[in-house]
Amino acid sequence: MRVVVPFAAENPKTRLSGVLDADERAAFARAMLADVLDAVRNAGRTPTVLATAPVDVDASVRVDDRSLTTAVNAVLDEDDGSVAVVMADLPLVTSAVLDRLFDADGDVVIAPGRGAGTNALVVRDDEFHTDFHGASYLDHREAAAAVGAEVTVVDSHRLATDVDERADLVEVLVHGDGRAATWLANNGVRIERGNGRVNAVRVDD
Ligand SMILES: Nc1nc2c(ncn2[C@@H]2O[C@H](COP(=O)(O)OP(=O)(O)OP(=O)(O)O)[C@@H](O)[C@H]2O)c(=O)[nH]1
Ligand SMILES: C[C@H](OP(=O)(O)O)C(=O)O
Repeated sequence: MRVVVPFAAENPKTRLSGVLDADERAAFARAMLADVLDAVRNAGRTPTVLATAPVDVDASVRVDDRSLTTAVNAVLDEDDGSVAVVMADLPLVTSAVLDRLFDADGDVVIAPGRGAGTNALVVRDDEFHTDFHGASYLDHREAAAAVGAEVTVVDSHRLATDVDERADLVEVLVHGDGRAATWLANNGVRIERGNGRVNAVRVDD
């Protein structure tokens, strides 16, 4: 099975601008990517990074500067077998949860993200195409139905946790033990408990 890891190499994670500056977002995105690549390898697969620009990483890199949807669909179109797509902003993923994803039956296997997104997919149907952003989980279910593809959903906290916003950093600090969690700790991001809420704050906030 081909495993591709899409990665926005330039100006990533803009929704974290309120807590990390541009250089920090780039470094944190790279740490999350490294965690994902480690998990894919530990699941016995060889990942390919599908990046918007060249990136110096310990994996093969395919550069495609088109939109995420167009770039992923190009990979699907040139592969007759099954293709897995695992996003690069899933720092809680483990080989065990990826095994569940890769081994699940179904023409299209979807791991939803919070907020109706799609964090990972396995595609075994030649006619199915992706449509990321917005309510992509719902859109992907509809796209599968339209081509008669059977859908399996993988229900997993670790796969559902994509890191987009400050609140998502809490999940990394609480549940993560990889490079992304270490990067946050080393850069003064920690959890703060107060008023019955848990927030991610910078030490210098
Ligand atoms: N190849 C490729 N990957 C992308 C593209 N846009 C986003 N990604 C990756 O797809 C995944 C989900 O994207 P987003 O959550 O929107 O990540 P992002 O673009 O870094 O974050 P924001 O700037 O906050 O939207 C992450 O792994 C990104 O690195 C793109 O245009 N091409
Ligand atoms: C890739 C995209 O991620 P988001 O921008 O919603 O985090 C999606 O889930 O379709």
